[in-house]
Amino acid sequence: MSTHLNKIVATTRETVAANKARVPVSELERRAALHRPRGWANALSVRSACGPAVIAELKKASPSKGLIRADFNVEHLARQYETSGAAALSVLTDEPYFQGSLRNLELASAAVAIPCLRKDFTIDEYQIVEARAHRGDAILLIAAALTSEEMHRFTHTAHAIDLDVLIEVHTGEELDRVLALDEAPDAIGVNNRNLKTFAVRLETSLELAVRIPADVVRVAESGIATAADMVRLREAGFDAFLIGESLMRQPDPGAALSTLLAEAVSSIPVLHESAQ
Ligand SMILES: O=P(O)(O)OC[C@@H](O)[C@@H](O)c1c[nH]c2ccccc12
Repeated sequence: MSTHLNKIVATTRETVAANKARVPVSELERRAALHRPRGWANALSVRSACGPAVIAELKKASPSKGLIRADFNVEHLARQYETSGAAALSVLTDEPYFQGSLRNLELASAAVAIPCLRKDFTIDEYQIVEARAHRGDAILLIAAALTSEEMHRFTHTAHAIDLDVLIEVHTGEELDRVLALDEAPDAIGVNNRNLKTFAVRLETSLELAVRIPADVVRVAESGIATAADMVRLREAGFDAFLIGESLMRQPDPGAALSTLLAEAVSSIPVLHESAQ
């Protein structure tokens, strides 16, 4: 079956092979030793106890939408998101499809105190050390692209070097596989965008929410644009919201995030009370 996801994964294998030939693991380890990861999942659970925890994503382009934002100063955007109340960042590092880079991850992460997720298609341990070397605090694993054995092995590798793990699911069957893992991820995300077809349905998150245990950070991903979306997802049980495109398209993404957070706080009764 040829799907968008299969195509991206095939390209990623080539990129990883090229990077491995260029930069030895020992060099990555040397760079990784220069800084300590900040707890990504912990930052989200701390924030979600007193307000909506937004993971703001630096996303210049995507395979489904093409160029999303031309004006893309990574450090400036990262700082704006931090000052506007993002609990954490997500930085795309895939170059061919998302116009991201490891350099973007490094620049964004160095510019802020909030922790950063390396957003990419992890299919090899090498990428996990690479994430750590470029100041990532967490990695993404996509259940649809990995076997259970790979999810387990990659989660273990990441934890061994102090990185948090977000595993992304899109169906109940994928969620079953994640819940059966011996080593649990720190966060489970439900992607509303089907990576095989690119169709977006907020209901995907709403349907799967009840099945995610409360001891992991529950993240709703993709297609979130309004405070009303966040309220619905929060009521369904989500702790955190991963938002890319709807903020990236605004002339001032930081100001747009501030407005969104203010609206969400005033419309989620329990948050409203704790914010008083
Ligand atoms: O731009 P959106 O619709 O707000 O979505 C953000 C994020 O969820 C999305 O970029 C994403 C979720 N999972 C992924 C996996 C790979 C690449 C990208 C993604």
